[in-house]
Amino acid sequence: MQVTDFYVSAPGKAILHGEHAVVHGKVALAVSLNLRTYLRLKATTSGKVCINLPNIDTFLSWDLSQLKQLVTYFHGKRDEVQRLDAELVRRLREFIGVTNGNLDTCSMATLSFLYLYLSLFGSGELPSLTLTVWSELPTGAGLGSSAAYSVCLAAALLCASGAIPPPLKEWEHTARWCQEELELINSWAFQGEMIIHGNPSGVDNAVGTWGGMLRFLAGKIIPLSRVPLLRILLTNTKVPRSTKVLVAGVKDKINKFPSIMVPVLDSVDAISCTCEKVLSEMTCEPITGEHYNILEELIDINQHHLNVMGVGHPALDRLCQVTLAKGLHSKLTGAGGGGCGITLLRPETDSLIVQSTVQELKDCGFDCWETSIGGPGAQQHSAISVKEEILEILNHY
Ligand SMILES: Nc1ncnc2c1ncn2[C@@H]1O[C@H](COP(=O)(O)OP(=O)(O)OP(=O)(O)O)[C@@H](O)[C@H]1O
Ligand SMILES: C[C@@](O)(CCO)CC(=O)[O-]
Ligand SMILES: [Mg+2]
Repeated sequence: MQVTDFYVSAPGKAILHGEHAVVHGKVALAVSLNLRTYLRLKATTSGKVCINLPNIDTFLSWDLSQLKQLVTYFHGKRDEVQRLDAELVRRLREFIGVTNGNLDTCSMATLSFLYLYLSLFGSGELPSLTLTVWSELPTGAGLGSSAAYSVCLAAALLCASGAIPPPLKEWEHTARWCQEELELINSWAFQGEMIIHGNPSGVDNAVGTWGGMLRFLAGKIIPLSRVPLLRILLTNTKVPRSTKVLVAGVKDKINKFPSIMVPVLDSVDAISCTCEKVLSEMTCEPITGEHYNILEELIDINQHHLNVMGVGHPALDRLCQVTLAKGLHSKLTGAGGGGCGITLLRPETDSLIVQSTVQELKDCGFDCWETSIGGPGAQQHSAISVKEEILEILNHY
């Protein structure tokens, strides 16, 4: 093991426009949140690999001798990220006792951990370690919890295997990897996402890796460095949903009605491009009410399109109605089907309006809070730079 005890974190994300369409090669605009997932990796001498995932009530451990049997055939190279190794996935499913195609929360998280651990260490000595993850993000609610988890796993395991160095200097509190190392983290995180999602576009893990706001098109990531400060309200309807199931549903609909659905995807693409243009104008000319009017109309149109794709939910309709009654515009974010929505706040939106909207949404049984966007991507932390309450959880195991 190259490093023995360290902390990494990665942010969640909100998609402004382009969810689902991005899986089919269209543009998405996404931004990191100030809510993060934290991971502690500790080298041990117990001869075991332990994972503690308190958010999803999962605490597991395996003897190294059990795990070694899974890699007898394995000859992969950790710096060559290929497609998912179907044989390894098949063995792992058998190992953790998943017989049907559908994975529950615990199996998905376990499978993606074991896949990355064995892929990165399988060609040498398997290290004994304990890994603990805690997230500020709601799990499975559209804010990229799976990607933040996969990015943390990839960063920590790549560091532990020596494929990338730990960037933190003795005197620093947080540090980030260089571009080439981030690309490697991102590509391994994508493998984790493939296990959880089935057919991810890669936008969520890209935001989790690089942070900030970015434009994503067919795997090409363009960071948008000049963006206006946006005020956004996040609402979690708390309706559970699975990204994997929703993405598969949209694919079925496109296959069934291609001539109807393809124009919808093209329209979402045009919405993302128009939004990007307006955001860029807002950074180089005085911001006017008209800029916000356009952003609001784009949100409304996209929300209708997402309903057409079949990823709406009555709770999300309720969010849109409650906010519209206050003159505010909302859309679902992420995979939809429940989960979270975003509401755009104009700079002049009165704080009393915001407060009463938040209260009404809470009265609907939703969680609701104003969020700041654009947090840093994957980073390594000194223990002192991890919030005390999170450190306590990570060090508890
Ligand atoms: N803190 C965590 N600890 C362990 N596993 C997690 C954690 N957060 C997410 N996961 C894994 O990710 C899965 C949720 O992923 P899913 O893609 O369905 O939702 P999401 O990523 O929150 O939303 P979206 O993909 O729409 O942004 C969980 O079932 C679990 O397997
Ligand atoms: C629904 C989706 O477009 C976004 C999930 O946050 C899926 C993906 O891009 O992988
Ligand atoms: Mg996800």
